[in-house]
Amino acid sequence: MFDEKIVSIRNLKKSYGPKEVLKGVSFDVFRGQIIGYIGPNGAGKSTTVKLILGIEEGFRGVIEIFGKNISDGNIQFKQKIGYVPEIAEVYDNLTGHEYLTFIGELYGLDFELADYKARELMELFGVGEVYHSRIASYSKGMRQKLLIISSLLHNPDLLFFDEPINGLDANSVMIFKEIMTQLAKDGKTIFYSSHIMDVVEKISSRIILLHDGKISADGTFEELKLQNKEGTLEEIFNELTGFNEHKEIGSKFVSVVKEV
Ligand SMILES: Nc1ncnc2c1ncn2[C@@H]1O[C@H](COP(=O)(O)OP(=O)(O)OP(=O)(O)O)[C@@H](O)[C@H]1O
Repeated sequence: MFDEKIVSIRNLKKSYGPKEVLKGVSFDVFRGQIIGYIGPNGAGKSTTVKLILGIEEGFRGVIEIFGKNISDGNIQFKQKIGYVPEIAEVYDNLTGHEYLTFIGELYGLDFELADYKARELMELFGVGEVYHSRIASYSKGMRQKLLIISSLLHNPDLLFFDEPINGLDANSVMIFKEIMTQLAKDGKTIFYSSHIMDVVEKISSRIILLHDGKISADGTFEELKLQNKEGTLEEIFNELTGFNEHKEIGSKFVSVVKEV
């Protein structure tokens, strides 16, 4: 494990109108860590990531990336970041080749290198045959693979993945998990936001649980297991978020569905 601090957040607060979404979030992330960033819907996970990336503005507290305060106006740090958003806008009328070489060039790669890397990575991810097809014709999983590749073309040091395996088949998920492990071993730092608890449990070197705008757990899966009486991450999640009404809500839901 490396001891270089890659992301440092101090007392981060963010409100939308009267609603305080982040109520003072602090953590340090070190090089080579895979952070499973989890929490209930609307907890503020994407908001945290967007603030770190500078996509969203207007916060209180301090965010430092690669040791530099992001509020100092220098956006150089963005060149070393890769991002797969939960919902992404891609240019549907472009082919995979056109889109990826465009993204690669935006990140400063030569066209030839971007084209070579994009083609190789598409091949390796099992979608080489659609490299020259329009993105509009891609299946959900193919689009997701395109997004993952576009986030990695420039060999970034810090990655933010928001539900990256949405739509990927089981074999592709295995490849993706292996890619994450290898990247972390190479010293890349990964922020991984997902609701698929068994993958988060297996892949993360550290899990941060955000609940009600604050961090309610931070540690390795083993540490979280020791601190809580439950066994799987899904159960720990339910316990820490104080949720045990799934049976009751499920029954009520179905009884309303049956009302005709
Ligand atoms: N642009 C915005 N304007 C107003 N409210 C917003 C905006 N963006 C996010 N919010 C609110 O902030 C809260 C946190 O949203 P966020 O998308 O960060 O949650 P999340 O933890 O990523 O949720 P999910 O697991 O559902 O993706 C929600 O209540 C959401 O409605």
